[in-house]
Amino acid sequence: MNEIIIASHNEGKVKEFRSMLKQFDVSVVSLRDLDFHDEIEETGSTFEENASIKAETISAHFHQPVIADDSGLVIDALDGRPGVFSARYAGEDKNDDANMDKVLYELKSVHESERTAQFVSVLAIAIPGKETTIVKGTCEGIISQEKIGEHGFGYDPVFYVPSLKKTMAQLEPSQKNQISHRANALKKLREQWSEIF
Ligand SMILES: O=c1nc[nH]c2c1ncn2[C@H]1C[C@H](O)[C@@H](COP(=O)(O)OP(=O)(O)OP(=O)(O)O)O1
Ligand SMILES: [Mg+2]
Repeated sequence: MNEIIIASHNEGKVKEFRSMLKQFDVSVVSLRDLDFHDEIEETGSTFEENASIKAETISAHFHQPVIADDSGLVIDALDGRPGVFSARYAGEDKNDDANMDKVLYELKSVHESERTAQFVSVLAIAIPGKETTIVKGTCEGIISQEKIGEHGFGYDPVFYVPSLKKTMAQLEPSQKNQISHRANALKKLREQWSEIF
């Protein structure tokens, strides 16, 4: 196997995959590279279902191995929201700033000790003629009181990582790629890599 498609329209994600998959000795192609602009409907109720839908749709279309990531922010004080709805939490137009504002507003009277959260990344690997493989990675954090930092994407500016005393958006990309939910999912994938391909 020498080429894998990343079934994502999110440039932030694709960039992280490109960087982290260097260790896997495989070339990475994105949906943008392939001129595939259709939205894939994420109709599942779990990260696992949505990751499988994305991976299998693209694998069936291009007849090639595919990795898809379905990910999001799970906040304890909000009973797990935004969860699978993270990308569209504040509306259909997928606006990171509006999504973060909504989360900060909903937590405005919640004390720091109760602002615990997890980033979750579920990867589905679909290969024509094989069963889809699923791996999951998480990263623990605390929702900050305001947006801080310029790096990364999505909810990174409001996700404070206690062990590093920084928000995810204050980390250099290389640092994020060592500790993130997506990095942790890829570590699990690495352990199974030779059995999958
Ligand atoms: O490392 C991350 N740092 C910050 N935010 C993150 C991260 N990882 C996921 N997230 C947020 C972004 C989006 O609000 C949602 C993912 O939604 P999700 O449907 O998986 O991705 P998406 O629609 O942006 O792109 P696509 O489905 O084409 O891969 O969680
Ligand atoms: Mg999506």
